[in-house]
Amino acid sequence: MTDAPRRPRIGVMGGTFDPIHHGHLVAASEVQGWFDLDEVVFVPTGQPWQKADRAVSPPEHRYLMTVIATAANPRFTVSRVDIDRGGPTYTGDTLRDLRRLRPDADLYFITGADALTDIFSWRDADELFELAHFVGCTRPGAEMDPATLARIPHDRVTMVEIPALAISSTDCRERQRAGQPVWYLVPDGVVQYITKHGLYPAAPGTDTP
Ligand SMILES: Nc1ncnc2c1ncn2[C@@H]1O[C@H](COP(=O)(O)OP(=O)(O)OP(=O)(O)O)[C@@H](O)[C@H]1O
Ligand SMILES: O=C(O)c1ccc[n+]([C@@H]2O[C@H](COP(=O)([O-])O)[C@@H](O)[C@H]2O)c1
Repeated sequence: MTDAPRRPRIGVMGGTFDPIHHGHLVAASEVQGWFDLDEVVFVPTGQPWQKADRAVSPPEHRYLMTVIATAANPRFTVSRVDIDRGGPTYTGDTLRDLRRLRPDADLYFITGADALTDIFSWRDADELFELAHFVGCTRPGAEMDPATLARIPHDRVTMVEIPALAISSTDCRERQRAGQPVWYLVPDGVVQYITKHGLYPAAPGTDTP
């Protein structure tokens, strides 16, 4: 008797990716290895409704930077589901769309511990754990709140430690605006894309070195 083939395992890395940086890529790569994932799909948000208080770059720029950053890894792909759906982005919709596209696969939603700490502020949060297994990446300075962790069904969440990468998109944008280098914080092609399209310009009247 032969064993049934194992179901494909797909990692889902949702993010605003404004811009995508090496913290995102290392987290996805570590989780891919940890869970022996067949693929990790990066899903740039359409409208990140919890970031409505700040200016977010147009989705096409964030999508193209994500494509550039992931192009060299044969296990990394990029999905437009959240951008093409339009309207505010809810992870329930993301996971339902991906399940429709890949009904044969088990989904692993990859998120930073800081984002996971806020998960009960997400729409229909309790339903999300039926749609995917959640992987919380501990990130420097962002410990997972134990009370929130206790509310998540214990067999639907795994915490993993990621090599210390204190990189954030906020810091990359601020560095670019201040004329400081973002080389090596984001992939080279993303640095070139940011320069080519003039993303994150200095505020008028700001002195840059
Ligand atoms: N350095 C990092 N290591 C591990 N996970 C990260 C890191 N940076 C972001 N993440 C996670 O990646 C996902 C997408 O993050 P997002 O695109 O909002 O980047 P960000 O750096 O947190 O952005 P911002 O600083 O603009 O809020 C979230 O789940 C977030 O917690
Ligand atoms: O479903 C929600 O209500 C929800 C609220 C906030 C964030 N998320 C998801 O969390 C992921 C990281 O989001 P962000 O805003 O930190 O880039 C991304 O996939 C978002 O769609 C989802």
